[in-house]
Parts: sequence; C-alpha cells; structure tokens
Amino acid sequence: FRFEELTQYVNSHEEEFIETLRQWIAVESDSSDVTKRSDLHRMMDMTAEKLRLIGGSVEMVDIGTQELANGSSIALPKVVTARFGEDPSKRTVCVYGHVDVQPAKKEDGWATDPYELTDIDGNLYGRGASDNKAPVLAWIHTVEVYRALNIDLPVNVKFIIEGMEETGSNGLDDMIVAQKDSFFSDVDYIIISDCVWLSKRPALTYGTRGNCYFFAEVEGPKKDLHSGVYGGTIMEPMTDLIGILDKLISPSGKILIPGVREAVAHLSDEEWKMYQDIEFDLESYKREIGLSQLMYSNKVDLLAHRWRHPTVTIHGIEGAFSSPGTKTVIPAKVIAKFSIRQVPNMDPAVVEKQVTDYLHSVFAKRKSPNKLNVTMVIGAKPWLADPKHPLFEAGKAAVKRVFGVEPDLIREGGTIPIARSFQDVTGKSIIMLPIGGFDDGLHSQNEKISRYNYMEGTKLFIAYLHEVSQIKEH
Ligand SMILES: C[C@H](N)C(=O)N[C@@H](Cc1c[nH]cn1)C(=O)O
Ligand SMILES: [Zn+2]
Ligand SMILES: [Zn+2]
Repeated sequence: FRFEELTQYVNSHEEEFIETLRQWIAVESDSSDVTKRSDLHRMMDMTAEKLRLIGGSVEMVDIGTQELANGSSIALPKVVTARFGEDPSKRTVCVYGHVDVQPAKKEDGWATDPYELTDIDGNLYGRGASDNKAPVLAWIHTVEVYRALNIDLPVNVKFIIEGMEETGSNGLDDMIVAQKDSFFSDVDYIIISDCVWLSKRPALTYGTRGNCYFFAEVEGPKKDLHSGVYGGTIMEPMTDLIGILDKLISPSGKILIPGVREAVAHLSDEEWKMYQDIEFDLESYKREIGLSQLMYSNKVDLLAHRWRHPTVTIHGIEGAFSSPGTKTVIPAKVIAKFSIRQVPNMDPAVVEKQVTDYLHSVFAKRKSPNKLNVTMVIGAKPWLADPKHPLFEAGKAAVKRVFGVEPDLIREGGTIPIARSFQDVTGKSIIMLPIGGFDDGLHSQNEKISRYNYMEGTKLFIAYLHEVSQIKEH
C-alpha cells in the first residue's frame, strides 16, 4: 500500500483542492428555496462534470418532480451516480453524499459572505463547507489521487450524490428501490461522510436520529387586521398557534404528546458504558455554543439526549411579523414549522397520527373558530448499525494510520434521511465516516471546515479504501 506517495500527492495539491471547494461554495444550492432551483441544477451538473473529468462513468438520474404548496410542480435535481472500476475480484463501495445546502444570508449574522469561501486562520468558511461539499470533494479527490498516481483503486468505487438531502431527500427513496437490482447489485458497503466528530478526536458514527417535520397552520380572518381596531374582538390565529405549540414540550424537555416517549428503546447497560467511556467535556460544549447552562449536567445524560432520545424543536412561524420595527398587525394565517427527532423504536407514521390527533384535541379545548391544519412534510426514520461490524474495524485502522489515535464510536443527533432506506432496501451495511470538526457550525452562521480536516480527511478516505479491501469474508 503506497500510502506515503498518496498522501504526498494530497499535500502538494492542497491549494487545488481548496480552489475546487471555492467554486462549489460559490453555488447557492439551497434545496429549500425553489427560487434557487437553477443553482441547484447547476451544482448537480458541476458534480457530474468533476466525476467525469477524473474518468468516472457518470449518469444523471431523473427522479421526477416536486409538488409545491400552490399546486404547481418543479423538477427535482437529478441524482448523480458514478462508477470507478468494475473488477469482480474486488469489493465495491458506494459513497453517498449531498451537494445541496441549508439557507444562508450574510444578514443572518455571518462574518463573511456565505457563498464566498473565506480562509481565516486555517478555517475555510462558507455555507455547505462541512455539510456536505468538502466531504464529497474529499471522496472525489481520493479517487483522483489514486488515478493520478496510476495506483489501482483497492476497491471499486461508486458514488451517489443527491441535491435534496436538506429537505428530506425527496425522490431518492424511489430511485433506490428502482435501482436495487442494477446500480446497487454489486455494492458491498455504503459509506456516508455527512456528520461531524464529537470533539477533537476523530470518530466513527454508528447511528443517526430520524426526523418528522410538521407544518401546523392556523387560519382565521380573510386578511391581516389592525390590532387596535380588531384586537379584543376576535380569537387571534397567532395566539391559538402559540397556545398549542406550548403544549408540545415542557420547559425541562419532556415531550407532552401522548405515546411518543413510550416508544423509545431503553438505554442498555452496554450503551450507558459506551457513553461513559467517551471523552467529552461539557464545559467546552457550553463554551462552543455560548451557554452557561445545559439541560443535563452529566455526560451520559447529555449524550443520550443528543443521540438517542427524541426531541421537539420549533423552527419558525411563517406569516408572523418578524421584520425590524413595530407593525401592529394581527396576522390572518400563521404556519408553525416544528420537528421531532426520531430514535429507535419510533415510527414516523405512528408519530404523524399521535401529533395530529394531539394538536387537534388541544386546539379543540380552546373553542376557537379558527381552522387548524397539521401536516407532516418529512418522515425520516432513525438509522442504527452494529459498531462491531468489520467496516468499523477498518475505520479504526484507517484512523489509527492517519491520526495515530483510536476513534470515538459515536452516534449523530442529526438526520441523514436516506440512511435507513439504504439499509432497508439494499440490505447493505453502512458506515458513517465523518471528517468535519465538532465546531464546524452546520446549519449555523459561519459554517466552516478546517484545512486540516479537509486534507487529513482526504487521507483518511485514501487509507479507508485500503482497509476495506483487507476485510475478510464475514
Ligand atoms: C446530518 C446532516 N448533515 C443534516 O444536516 N441533515 C438534516 C436533514 C434533515 C432532517 N430533517 C430535515 N432535513 C438534519 O439533520 O437537519
Ligand atoms: Zn448533510
Ligand atoms: Zn445539513
């Protein structure tokens, strides 16, 4: 295994790899904003082009259209697939990633333009830097490095890169089902690098939470009203909405929706012990997010509530007055956006009914003439793997080779909507191999990835392909 040569190539091409990331960050590939859809299509084209340039057999798979709330529909971004090598004597891995991003505006509080990669003190700032453009590029560069040095890839490598992850991977489930016996037929393992380390120590991830995302709409008068002229004479939609949202979760984090907590798998002694053994400092966690108090003051409780308990988050209210100033309005229609992270053994279909029934019963008690409509727009299941699988042993060996330490075995509080479908539909084993730093600020202002994580992460992937090729039949 010519590891030295391969890593030397990475070192001498650092600026080139950063330049490609700069070009990718410049594309506002926000999948949640339909006005940005042409940018998202361009992002998929650029991804396909990059894979073609390094010699892949690339396809852009049409996955249909997305229905919008106003009844119209728009094209979903095509899914990019690529293949490098077809040697039947070798294992085949499939790397999944996404090149869409969360929304970002400079005025949200970014120190730099979110769509202009900015290098400050070894950190590369930009929306999507860590989630998930740099990790996808690190995987592409991994193949590029082997090929540039004329070193045979130790395994066949396939890619599946999508552009709708941040909004629930619309259309991808169907594509996986359709290609189960074609694209996926020779795949042995699926690798996902769309999460981050827990601390400065590299990590391997064996579980993600799912997510059920809801819209709760309360509709009242036919138009917005003057709060002085009409206030006190009508039951206000916003008051109704805040009233029912307040019944979702208690201040101490207890979910109040009947049946939800009861479904959660019990924390086993073995799991408790695993969390106990992880090095994790609550004080630096507080410092990182700028808070003096957390919901839990011991490590195991905190990690368990981050990874394997459900939680309710209220994200925002569409239709509410939110601009600067003092507009005295009664909004006629307001739509709350909230989500519930899912853990084993919760089932999104069951949660959908529990939440809808509960909110309607709470609303009924208010005896309001306004109309409530609850819809679940994303229903992503949690994913859990066996951390004793050889894929994780291979991960440990690769981390040891590149970083000289044992990785943490962790779970991820966020969601990779397609992970569970990969497992259920294809039956293949999955590993999550993160390269992002714990403080990368995914979905937040000033998202970044460090040069170090980007480059050493590429070396980790190079080493990982070798380690996977060494896995004995199991
Ligand atoms: C972990 C991953 N990088 C991510 O950020 N996923 C999103 C996916 C999602 C879930 N509901 C809606 N989108 C997330 O966890 O928020
Ligand atoms: Zn992501
Ligand atoms: Zn994300």
